Amino acid sequence: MAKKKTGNYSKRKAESKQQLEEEIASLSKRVVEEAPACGYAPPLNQTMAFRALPISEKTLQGLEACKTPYTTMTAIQNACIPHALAGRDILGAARTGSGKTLAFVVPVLECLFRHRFTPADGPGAAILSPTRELAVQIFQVLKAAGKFHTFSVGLLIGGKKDFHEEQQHVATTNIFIATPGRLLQHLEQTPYFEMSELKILVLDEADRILDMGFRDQLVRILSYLPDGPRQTLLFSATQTTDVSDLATLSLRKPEYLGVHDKEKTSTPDSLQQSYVVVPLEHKLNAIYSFIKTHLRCKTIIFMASCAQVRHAWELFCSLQPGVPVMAIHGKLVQHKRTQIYFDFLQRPRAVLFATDIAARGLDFPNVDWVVQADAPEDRNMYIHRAGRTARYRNGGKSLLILTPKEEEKGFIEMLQAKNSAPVPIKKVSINPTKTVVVTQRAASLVAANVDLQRLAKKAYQSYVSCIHLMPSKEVFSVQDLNLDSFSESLGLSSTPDLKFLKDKTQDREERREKKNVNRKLQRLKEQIKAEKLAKRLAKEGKTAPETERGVDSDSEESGDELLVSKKEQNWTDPEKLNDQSISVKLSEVNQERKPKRIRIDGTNAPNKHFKFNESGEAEDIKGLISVAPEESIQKSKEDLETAATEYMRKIRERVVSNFEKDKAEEKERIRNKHKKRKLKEKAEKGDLVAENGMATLATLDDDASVESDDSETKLARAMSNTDAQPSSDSSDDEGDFRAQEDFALSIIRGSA
Ligand SMILES: Nc1ncnc2c1ncn2[C@@H]1O[C@H](COP(=O)(O)OP(=O)(O)OP(=O)(O)O)[C@@H](O)[C@H]1O
Repeated sequence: MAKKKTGNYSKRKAESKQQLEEEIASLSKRVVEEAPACGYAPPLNQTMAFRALPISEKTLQGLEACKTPYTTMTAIQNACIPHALAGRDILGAARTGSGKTLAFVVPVLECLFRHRFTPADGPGAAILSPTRELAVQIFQVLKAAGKFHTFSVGLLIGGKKDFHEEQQHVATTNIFIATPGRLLQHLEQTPYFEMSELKILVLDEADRILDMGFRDQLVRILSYLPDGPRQTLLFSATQTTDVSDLATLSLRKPEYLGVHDKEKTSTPDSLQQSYVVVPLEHKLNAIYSFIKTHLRCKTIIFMASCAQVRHAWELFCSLQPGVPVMAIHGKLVQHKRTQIYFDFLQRPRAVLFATDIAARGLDFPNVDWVVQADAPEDRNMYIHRAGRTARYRNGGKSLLILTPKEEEKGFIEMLQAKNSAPVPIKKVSINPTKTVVVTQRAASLVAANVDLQRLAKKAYQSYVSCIHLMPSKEVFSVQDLNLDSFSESLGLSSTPDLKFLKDKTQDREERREKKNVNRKLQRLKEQIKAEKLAKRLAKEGKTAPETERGVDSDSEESGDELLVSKKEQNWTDPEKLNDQSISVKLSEVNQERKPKRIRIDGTNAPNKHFKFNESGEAEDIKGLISVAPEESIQKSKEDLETAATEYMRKIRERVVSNFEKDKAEEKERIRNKHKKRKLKEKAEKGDLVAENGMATLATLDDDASVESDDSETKLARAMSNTDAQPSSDSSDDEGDFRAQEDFALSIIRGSA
């Protein structure tokens, strides 16, 4: 009986093997026969089914079993997949949200399928992403589309957690989705891990991976890849065609497929774009007014730095606008970042404050609005940020907030690149009747909360620093900023110091350079520390520990009435602005929930309003106003203005009187922080001495740009049954520094 069972099993296995071989043979033949001529690009409006392609049944079933079944190809998929199946190198460019992910996921699956890869064959494909969140997203698409294949897939996205565990599995992983730093770390540190059989390399957001932040890491990764034929696919909405970039990758006669190059615009047709001009000191008012008038929307608000996002989130949570407010930036601990990413993904309406870690590639469904509260550094960043809405066939709106100087100095002209299609953006104005001024409330909150005060100060400093470091000197200049009013608008009682501005000898480039080198020195230190720790733990047979780093309901306003083309908010006339703020407080804006009243003493305790008559009896102010003559209304308005001035005076007094106390608290906080750090270092030093100063090479975190962070990593094995962890990152590198780094490491290892 058992013999019969074994016999049946062997028979079935032989049959399925034969079927597989037949399918591969037939597909290989079709791929050659149906390959488009080199240089061929199909018409943009041609619709083709995935079933018409020479691809495996397993991939087709996977595509059809996705949450939204994929049956018909998008333009970029139709253009790229046939060339990619034929083994050609590709430079794919298409507008944001046009389906570039599947345009490389399908060829990756098919390439490994036709090469008969199994986990025993090790790495066959690597997909590089500049951010951790994007890597997670690609991983999910690959997991869904490759559901019926049996390849093993690994998500390598940086951080120290699980590195040791990952090391056990990388050699039997077929497809990596990785951030460059983490992949490099494995290539350099994991024994017996090599990629000599790699068949296909993909760079998503290729222009980002090829820029200075990642280039050095990429070059080092490439040195581990086979010299022989390797297929390379590059994708981005803002594709590079720079010859030196392509030379870095040694592309073989790449097919350039820019499917939207001949279109009238560089951005999706369904994306409505506008910009408003708002003085820097009124930006928070404009953002708050926007949120209040779009309570039923899902909105992403981009800001220039982590500190600004942290400050805005903290402040807006306290202001309770009536919609869930979230924030994502590189300084968040990884599990929090993961949680926020998935939370925002699922919410039908919410506001997400974000840095540029969320600007590229992320496919949050149903985002109605993207607000660029701080101007992006360049055209490409503008396109990627705005592209978080209006994805695939959906509509979406984007609003850019510019300061008067940024507009005057030609930011909008900068968006229109010479050799690319225009970015259609129209100017709108803020409707004065829909504006809510929150400056005083912000000041009150900052005065009452020392943490918020610290955040406001950091937000101020980091914003000015970002402007100082902007690549376009023609448009951005710190000299154009009214620093005192900006600081005041953040609720700060005095304008914080900006050391870098005083140092006139250092120009912007030097500072940028210095910032990078310092960051690298920091990284080197961390690397050495982690190297030692990992070695010690390896000795003890342990894995490295995770790095420790750390609605109120409201009615909705009438949507886009805030943004108008005629009525203009007069931000520059303080008198008018005060009038407006008062009129708003008197409920001209039709909100069910009135703005919170704040008492003259700066507290939020509920008010009771009485007016005393001549005989000294208290009367209800509401009743009084309803019967009072015109002069009396005028008088109460004047009273309100006097009250507002008085209020500001009290706030100022309170801040001054609390100054010493806050200063002492802050000192104590910093002292404790240093104490903790020293204790920790001491403890570590003790450990390291105990192991005779031996060191192990440690984490090279992916880090590009302003962001820095730590995070956990998950290695997901086999297409099913894996949990994904997002995150992001970035870095910058120079040859000199690399030499110093190598030298330092060689000293530690005793090889110098
Ligand atoms: N063939 C298809 N049929 C239907 N929907 C598709 C198809 N291909 C992709 N999509 C959907 O289009 C959306 C955008 O896809 P994707 O994230 O790949 O865009 P992208 O071009 O990579 O965008 P970005 O430039 O922002 O990275 C996704 O929600 C995806 O599910």
